[in-house]
Amino acid sequence: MTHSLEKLPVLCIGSVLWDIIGRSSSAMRQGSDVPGRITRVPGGVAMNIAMALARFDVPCELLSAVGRDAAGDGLLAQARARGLGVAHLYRSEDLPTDSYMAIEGANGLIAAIADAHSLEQAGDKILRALEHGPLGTVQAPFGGTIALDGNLTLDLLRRIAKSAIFARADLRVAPASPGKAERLAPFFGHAGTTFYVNLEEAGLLCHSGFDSAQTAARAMVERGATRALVTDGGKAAAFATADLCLVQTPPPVLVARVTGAGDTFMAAHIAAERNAAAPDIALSAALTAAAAYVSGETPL
Ligand SMILES: Nc1ncnc2c1ncn2[C@@H]1O[C@H](COP(=O)(O)OP(=O)(O)OP(=O)(O)O)[C@@H](O)[C@H]1O
Ligand SMILES: O=c1[nH]cc([C@@H]2O[C@H](CO)[C@@H](O)[C@H]2O)c(=O)[nH]1
Repeated sequence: MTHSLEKLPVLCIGSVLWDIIGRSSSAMRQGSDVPGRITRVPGGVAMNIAMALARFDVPCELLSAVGRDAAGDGLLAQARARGLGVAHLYRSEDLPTDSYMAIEGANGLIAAIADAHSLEQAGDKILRALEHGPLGTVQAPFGGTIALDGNLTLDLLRRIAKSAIFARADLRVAPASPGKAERLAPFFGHAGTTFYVNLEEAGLLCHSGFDSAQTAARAMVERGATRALVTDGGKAAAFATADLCLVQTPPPVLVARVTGAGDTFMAAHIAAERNAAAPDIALSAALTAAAAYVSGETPL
């Protein structure tokens, strides 16, 4: 690699897809058929993290699978417009671009379906630039920061946790949904990994239930996390390592939106640490940025 460490882009590995979201101001239940709005926006956890990193002026490269179809071309255009690197995306001839569909009523998320089959089928093809260059090789693995999401299959995540091509990386992992949280278990015991989870996901990963982020972050470390950040909406969040546990509360704000809060928190924390912020400063920067995001202050 010719880059110096601070110049390396953050690699965002995982889902890059279209989110199709139906929203209604009515309270909804199974079988509801109500007026509302339907939007199509770029999504997938890796894409969300990359878009949030770009808002903090952190350069990133997407590693994912995107079809050679109109949906894929559209996603690439959206990524390029935000300055995200797409040169190493795997464009499949035969797999369609993935998508996610959610229904949100006045009473919150009613249901969602994530169709990430193409990413799952592409498997380790999405990692070619990390194995055969130019981002890294087995002999000279990538030494920068990697944000990895839990949309990859458990088998591939297990292989990544043991792989030489990830051995020098500063690995930041985030679950894709509570249903996929346990896919991140292979990173317990992995020295280079930082977990970013909410309270529910920490409970799923630790096979327990927690009533505070502090207890959850300590339990994540007990379970084998080298570093764990646990958020809990408007309540206190925690950062724990083997010899440290910091607890801070986000500034109170009026909540205008919540989806994307976790990705904003993670991106702001990565950006702060990239600027060599101390642990307490990085945590407070992340909490403040995510609170501003949920209050609607941050443009999308
Ligand atoms: N009600 C709130 N008031 C202030 N800050 C909030 C609130 N909700 C979320 N935040 C900010 O966002 C961070 C992450 O929130 P949360 O724990 O809800 O993440 P998440 O469940 O991963 O979010 P999502 O899945 O919706 O993106 C919090 O630590 C906080 O900084
Ligand atoms: O299984 C998944 N569920 C949800 C997401 C993404 O998370 C966001 C919603 O929380 C949304 O952008 C969706 O694509 C995903 O990538 N995989």
